[in-house]
Amino acid sequence: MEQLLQQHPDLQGKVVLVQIVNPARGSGKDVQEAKRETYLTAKRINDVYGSPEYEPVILIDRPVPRYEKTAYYALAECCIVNAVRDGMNLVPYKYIVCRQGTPYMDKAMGITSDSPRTSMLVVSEFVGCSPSLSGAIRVNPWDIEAVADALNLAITMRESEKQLRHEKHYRYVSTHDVAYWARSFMQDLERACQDHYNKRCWGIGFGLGFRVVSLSPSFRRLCIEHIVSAYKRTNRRAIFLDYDGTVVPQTSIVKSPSSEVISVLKALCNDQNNSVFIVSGRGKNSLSGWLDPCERLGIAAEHGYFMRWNKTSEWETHSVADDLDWKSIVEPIMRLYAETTDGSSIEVKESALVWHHHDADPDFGSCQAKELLDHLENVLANEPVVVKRGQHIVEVKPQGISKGSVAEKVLSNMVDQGKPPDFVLCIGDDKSDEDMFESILNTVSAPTLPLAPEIFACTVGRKSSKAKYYLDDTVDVVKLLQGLATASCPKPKYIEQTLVSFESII
Ligand SMILES: O=P(O)(O)OC[C@H]1O[C@H](O[C@H]2O[C@H](CO)[C@@H](O)[C@H](O)[C@H]2O)[C@H](O)[C@@H](O)[C@@H]1O
Repeated sequence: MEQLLQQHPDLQGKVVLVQIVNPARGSGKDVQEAKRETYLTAKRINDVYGSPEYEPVILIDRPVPRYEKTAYYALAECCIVNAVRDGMNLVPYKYIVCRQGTPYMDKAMGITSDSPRTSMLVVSEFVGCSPSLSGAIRVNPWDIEAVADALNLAITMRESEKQLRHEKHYRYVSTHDVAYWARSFMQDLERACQDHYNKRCWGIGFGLGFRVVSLSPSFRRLCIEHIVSAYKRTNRRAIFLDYDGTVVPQTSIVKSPSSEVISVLKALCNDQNNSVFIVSGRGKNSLSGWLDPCERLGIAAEHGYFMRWNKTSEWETHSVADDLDWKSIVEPIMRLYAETTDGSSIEVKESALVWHHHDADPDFGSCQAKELLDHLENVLANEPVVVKRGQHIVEVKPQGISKGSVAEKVLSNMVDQGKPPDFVLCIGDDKSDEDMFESILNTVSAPTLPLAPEIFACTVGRKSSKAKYYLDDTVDVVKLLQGLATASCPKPKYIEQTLVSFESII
């Protein structure tokens, strides 16, 4: 009010704020302090802007009966609810209803039933009801200049617009009554519980990371015997493996693959019936260095921005992503979050930028990651990019580049070569791997395939996923791959015997 009278001196003598001080629910020191400050502020405003005939702020600090409040609401040209923190707050709704009036109230106010109605609302954006009132003027209560401008606008707006706003308000309030709220609450509850009895619930994680996930009963562990038998029945196989969290543990400090992983990949690649690909978000140099011994292995780096079919073939670069100008928008924003989040850092890839918070405080890191994701999505709405969360990362990469497109490319290449896949295995732990699952699941229904292949989409860790199968960790993944490699190239009998006798000697 002080700001309003200061910014708009023409309103002095014309506008009065009736501040109804509802009795506080508590009686602590802070309540007394707030009361004292309210009185002092009101006095200050009245001393500066008032006169013997004009009191700009009227404080009503006593229990006010409903009929009296109704009278105030019915008379007020504008209602301001400007809490910095609140629940739903029904005052704006009550004000609208009172401004609509009743025949009895009209009579008391000396107006006819066809008199136009208005209701002007200035509401804080932090009040629960504010999004529902499309005719209200929404403000940030901390921005007092904007609040003063909003009040001025509310008072000085053309009558016809005030009426239109009231119509909107009243239509909403009269159609969204208590019965409506109860009905929609019940509907939401029913919808949320719909599949409840068809799903199994699992408690996953510890401490603050604990969560309950409900999974469909068809989601099951990928059993080695089951997949090995399908593997043996087939001879045009596509195998897609994610890197971090799939063949190398997320928690491992050493990021290069173990000798076990290298040898199982080599064995799988050596089977002429297999097309094996590592599909990763990592850069091409690290991947090609680490996987150097696997000559026949295909690698898709940076989610498929780079791809090579085997060690001797050239890297192919995805053509979709020529425009990388967005990097200059993203980098300063990520730098801001890196500076304010201790332990976080930025990774610059050829096609993407990644903000890492693996080494930051876990809770603060994930809160910052959520905020950064939101921030980037807003700023980049018109750019040809996608913003994604991964394991302790927020990544911005070009649209059209995804692990799904890698799977699509490999599978259609097999079809073009007259070797349509009859077995597809895809394992990954991350959100970016969900694109691969989706893409290979779509191939089942593709008309280009003469016969539907055996599909094994498998996520690492029990969580909600498009994959039908799960394995618990990278140890299980390697065991499963070893099972397949053995089926490709069974060990000669005498080696097995030697091994048994050697082990028994130990
Ligand atoms: O597709 P993936 O093989 O799963 O790779 C995804 C990301 O891997 C890398 O990040 C991961 O390792 C980091 C440590 O080296 C760790 O800090 C982070 O939390 C992990 O997500 C890589 O740096 C990213 O560019 C990849 O997108």
